[in-house]
Amino acid sequence: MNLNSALYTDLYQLAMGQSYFLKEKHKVSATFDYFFRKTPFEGGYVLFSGLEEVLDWLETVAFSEDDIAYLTAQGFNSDYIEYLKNFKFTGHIQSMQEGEIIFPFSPILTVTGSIIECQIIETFILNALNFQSLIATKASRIRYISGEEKSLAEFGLRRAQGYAGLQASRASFIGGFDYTSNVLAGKLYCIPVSGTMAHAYIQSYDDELTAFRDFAETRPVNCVLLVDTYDTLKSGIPNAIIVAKEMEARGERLLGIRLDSGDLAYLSKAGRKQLDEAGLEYVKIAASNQLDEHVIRSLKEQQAQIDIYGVGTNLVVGKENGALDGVYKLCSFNDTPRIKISENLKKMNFPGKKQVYRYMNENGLYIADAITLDHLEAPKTMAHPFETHKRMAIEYATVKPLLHDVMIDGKRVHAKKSTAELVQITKDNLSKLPTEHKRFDNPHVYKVGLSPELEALRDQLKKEKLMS
Ligand SMILES: Nc1ncnc2c1ncn2[C@@H]1O[C@H](COP(=O)(O)OP(=O)(O)OP(=O)(O)O)[C@@H](O)[C@H]1O
Ligand SMILES: O=P(O)(O)OC[C@H]1O[C@H](OP(=O)(O)OP(=O)(O)O)[C@H](O)[C@@H]1O
Ligand SMILES: O=C(O)c1cccnc1
Repeated sequence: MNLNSALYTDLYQLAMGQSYFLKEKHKVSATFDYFFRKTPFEGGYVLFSGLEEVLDWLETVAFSEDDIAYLTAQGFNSDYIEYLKNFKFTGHIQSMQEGEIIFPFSPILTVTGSIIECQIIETFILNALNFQSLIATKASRIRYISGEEKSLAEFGLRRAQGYAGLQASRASFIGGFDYTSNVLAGKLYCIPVSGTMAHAYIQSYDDELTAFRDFAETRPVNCVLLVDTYDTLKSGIPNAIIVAKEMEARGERLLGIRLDSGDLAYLSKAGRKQLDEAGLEYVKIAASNQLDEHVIRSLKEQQAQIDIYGVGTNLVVGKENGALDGVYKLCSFNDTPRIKISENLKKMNFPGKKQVYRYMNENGLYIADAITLDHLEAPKTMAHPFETHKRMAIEYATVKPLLHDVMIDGKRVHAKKSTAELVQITKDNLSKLPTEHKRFDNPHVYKVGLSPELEALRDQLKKEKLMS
C-alpha cells in the first residue's frame, strides 16, 4: 500500500480539482485554516500532534502511474489527467508546533497555495491531525493523572482501528507514555518497546510455576510475570516470588508482576505486601484491564500500589470520543478574505489570513490566545468569538506568535523533529498550562478571542453577504 499516493483523498476533492482546472481557475491562490470547535473528553485543551507526518506526506505526495491509470478509468478528463501526472504540493504552510497546546476556533495550521493543490491535500491533513491530536490529548490526560513517577505502557495495537494503531502509538508517546508494545512503531518512531506475557503462555503449561520458570530463564532481563491466570494471591504471586528468588540466586532480578483482572486496588496492595514480606521490594507491580484516566484516578484515590499502567483500548480509540472534529475551511481566495455564512455563529469561519498570539503571565503560564489578521501586532483587547457583547483588556507579561512558516514552496523550512524532541516540547508546553484547564471535572475554559480588526472584518463580510 502506497500511503504517499495523492489518491489518499476524497473523490470530491478531485472532482472540484477537475472543475477548477477546466475552468482555468486552478492556479488562483487560496488559504485554508485547520481548526477544531470542541475539546474532546470534556477536557480543557487539545495537544496538537501529527504535523511531522503531514509535512513528510506533502514533500513526497504524487500520483503514481497506477494511480493515473485508475483515475483515467474513473472517467476524468484527459487534460486534467495530464496535469495530475505532474502533481506535487508547492504551497506554503504555517503552523503551530507539534506538541503545542491548542484550543477551539484558533487556526492551528494554514495552507496557502493554488486552490487545486490546497483542495487535494485537505483530506490527508484532516485525517492525520484529527486522529493524532485526539490520541495525544488522551495520553496527556492519562499522564497527568498518573503523575510523573509512574511508568506508562501503551498496549493498544490489537484493539486499534486498523493501521491507525501505528499513529496511535506515536501520538501516545508524544502525549506522555514511556513505552509501546507495538514493535513496528518502536522501530519507526524510536519509541522504547516493552512487553510482559499473555495468559496463553501460562495456559500452555500444565502448571504456572514451570511456565514462570521457563519464561524467566529465557527472558531474564525486563521479565514481568502475569499473575492472574488462576488465583492472583494464592498462586500467581507466590509462584512469582519463588521464581524471583531463583533469579536472585543467579544474580538476576525480576522486574515485575502484572495484574490483569479483579479489583486492582485490593490486589496491588495485597500483592505489594506479599512481595515486600519476601524481601522483594524492588519488584514492580504493573496493572492493565480497560484502564483510562478515570479508572487510574480512582485507583490513585484507593492508594493502589501500582508502578506501571498498561493502557490499550481506551487510549488508542480515544474513548469517549471517536474523533476530534477538526475542519479545513477556506478563509481567503485570490487574496480576498472569504466567509461562510451560517445561522449558527459557531459554524462561520474567521475570514482572511490570520495569526494567533499567546499571552503569558509573569510566571510564563498561558493565560489567553487572541486571533488577529496576519499583518497585525498582538492586540491589547479582544472580543469573545461568539458572544459579541463580551470583550476584555488582556493583561499579560509576555506574548508570542504561534503560527510560523514550516513549509515554503513545498519544502520543509526546518529539519524534521524527532519523536524525542516532540516529547520534550510537549512536556514543556503542558507545564505552562495552568492546572485549572487540565482538571477533568468542569475544566476552566481557556480564553480565545478576536482582535477588534478581525471582529470588524467578520462582521462586515457577514453584513455584505446577508445583503447580497
Ligand atoms: N479498585 C478498582 N477501582 C476502580 N476500578 C477498578 C478497580 N479494579 C478494577 N477496576 C476496573 O474495573 C473494570 C472492570 O473490572 P472487573 O473486575 O469488573 O472485570 P474483570 O476483572 O475484567 O473481570 P474478569 O475477571 O471477568 O476479567 C476495568 O476497567 C478495571 O480496570
Ligand atoms: O484492556 P486494555 O486497556 O485494552 O489493555 C490491553 C489488554 O490486552 C490484553 O488482553 P487480551 O485479552 O487481548 O490478551 P491476554 O490473553 O494476553 O490477556 C492485556 O492482557 C490487556 O488486558
Ligand atoms: O506486554 C503486554 O503485557 C501486553 C501487550 C499487548 C497487550 N496487552 C498486554
